[in-house]
Amino acid sequence: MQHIGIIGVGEIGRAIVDGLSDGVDHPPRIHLSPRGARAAAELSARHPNVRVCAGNQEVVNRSDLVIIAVRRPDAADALAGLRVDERTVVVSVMAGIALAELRRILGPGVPLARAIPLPPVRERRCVTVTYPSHPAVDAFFARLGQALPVADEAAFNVMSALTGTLTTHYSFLATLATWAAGHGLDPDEAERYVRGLFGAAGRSLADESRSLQRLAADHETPNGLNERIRTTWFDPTNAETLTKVLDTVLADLD
Ligand SMILES: NC(=O)C1=CN([C@@H]2O[C@H](COP(=O)(O)OP(=O)(O)OC[C@H]3O[C@@H](n4cnc5c(N)ncnc54)[C@H](OP(=O)(O)O)[C@@H]3O)[C@@H](O)[C@H]2O)C=CC1
Repeated sequence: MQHIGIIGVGEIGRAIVDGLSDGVDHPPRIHLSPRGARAAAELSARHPNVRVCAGNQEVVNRSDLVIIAVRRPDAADALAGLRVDERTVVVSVMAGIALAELRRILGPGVPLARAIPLPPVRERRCVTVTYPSHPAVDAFFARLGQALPVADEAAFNVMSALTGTLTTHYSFLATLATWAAGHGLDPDEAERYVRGLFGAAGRSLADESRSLQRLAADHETPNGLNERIRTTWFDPTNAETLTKVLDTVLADLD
């Protein structure tokens, strides 16, 4: 796969370009759509393997694999009228647009897949969920970390809903740092400590011999600080609110 197209050069499109190019000996040729002109120009100036096309059709014409990374409301406008032949694989990273809908827009016969890349693609450390499994698509995301093909679109949507919890996690950490600063800690020091604390907790997730429930139990002393905060704040009502909003998000994705 030597020619990669990207339609939608925003946050995730840029991360993919950097992941494919930064410090890579033989990066693929990358063809960018012209919208988001400033970002596209910056990428093509920084990476010799990247060029900006005159339009979305040119991106398709020049590419073996095309990533569609526009926002959901822009999808129809970005894809309408595009002619894609069956030698080009189209990968949508757009949340909430089903394969059937993409097929309706692009027409039958186009090899299609969906994927959920996240910003760590930039460091080639992302586990990217894909569906349906396609050798070229899975090999592509393996270059950016690891591909995780799932069995059906329902499973894909569940994974997609899970990714919607990430900013809640960061906001939780920001609230902890703000609280600490409110009690007199230097704000930078408070943030550094929270980052270190949860960075280490994140690394312990790599140990798959312990379940998530086990990890929680292992970090808790009976009647200790952790148990007190968990049972007071993350109580059954809070947990139920979280699972309910996940259900609502999933219903919108299905
Ligand atoms: N951000 C993330 O971490 C992730 C995002 N996604 C999905 O990727 C998609 C893009 O998200 P994100 O990168 O955050 O969004 P951004 O808003 O950062 O980028 C979207 C880009 O699409 C461009 N665009 C809009 N219309 C067209 C068009 N007709 N043709 C070509 N380009 C167009 C915009 O250009 P302009 O600025 O000119 O409007 C903009 O550069 C979404 O569907 C999202 O669900 C998936 C996984 C992770």
